[in-house]
Amino acid sequence: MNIEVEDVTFSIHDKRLIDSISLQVKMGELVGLIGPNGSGKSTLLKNMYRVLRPDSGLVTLDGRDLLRMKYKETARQMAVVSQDAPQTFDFSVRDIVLMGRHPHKKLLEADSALDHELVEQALERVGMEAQADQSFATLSGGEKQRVLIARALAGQAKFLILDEPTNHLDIRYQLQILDLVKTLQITTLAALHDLNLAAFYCDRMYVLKEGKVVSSGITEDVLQPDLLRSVFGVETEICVHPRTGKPSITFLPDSLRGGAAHDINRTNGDPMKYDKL
Ligand SMILES: Nc1ncnc2c1ncn2[C@@H]1O[C@H](COP(=O)(O)OP(=O)(O)OP(=O)(O)O)[C@@H](O)[C@H]1O
Repeated sequence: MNIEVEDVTFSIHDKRLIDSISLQVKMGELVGLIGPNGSGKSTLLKNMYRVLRPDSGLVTLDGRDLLRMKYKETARQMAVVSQDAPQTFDFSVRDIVLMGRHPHKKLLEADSALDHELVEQALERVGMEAQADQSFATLSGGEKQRVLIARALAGQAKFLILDEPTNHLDIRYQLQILDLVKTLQITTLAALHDLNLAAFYCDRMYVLKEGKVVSSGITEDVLQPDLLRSVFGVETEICVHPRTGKPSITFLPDSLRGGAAHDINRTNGDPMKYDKL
């Protein structure tokens, strides 16, 4: 599944929240959407998953105009996991995952053996099979997110939208969720706040500021101190981490901008050298 956003613009009450944004996610990629609070990440994603309708521009899934698709068809093609797990009545984990099959069914059609098989497989893939009968409401935040990803898997969605899926989760769950998404190799667009996590997991990224894309490309090229200064207003040191081979960002508080920051600069970004200074 390839998804393409072409020149999408969206306003509310004459305030332009999304300004001529174009982006592309190719099959199997995990693409990050980063930007400060209020830069338009969620609004853009909502324009993609049809909670909002663009004023102009086009969103296509494998070349097909999303706005011309039936909602049910859209729900078969894409799944959304957002930062806020839904408040549900007393559904079991299995019931929630089974909901992922609804777009594939006619009204009042009974659940089939295939539906149940896909649900059990999805629960296994996210490691939640042991909690299948537990009430969804009683799960931890990380477990809820894993169940929502299982729901997307059971629905056999080809495109996954993650809207800050790891917010409020402790670091272990953050890693677990993104590891899971990465190993699934579903085409994914993810709005992420943690730049080090984005640096590690994303193949490419788009940077938003005031509703516009101000930079895009492969993660290593995009994450540069100048860009982070102009977009987020922070000073950073960035080096390639010797274990991960990915950019590792250190944020420098104002108090360090003069002295220690200067020392780190002398390492030429090599953290191993920093130990020896
Ligand atoms: N219904 C609305 N009416 C007016 N303004 C809105 C509405 N929805 C969003 N906005 C504004 O649009 C801008 C972009 O919001 P959005 O939630 O897309 O940002 P974001 O990048 O996802 O932010 P965050 O990182 O804080 O989640 C914000 O300034 C927000 O106040």
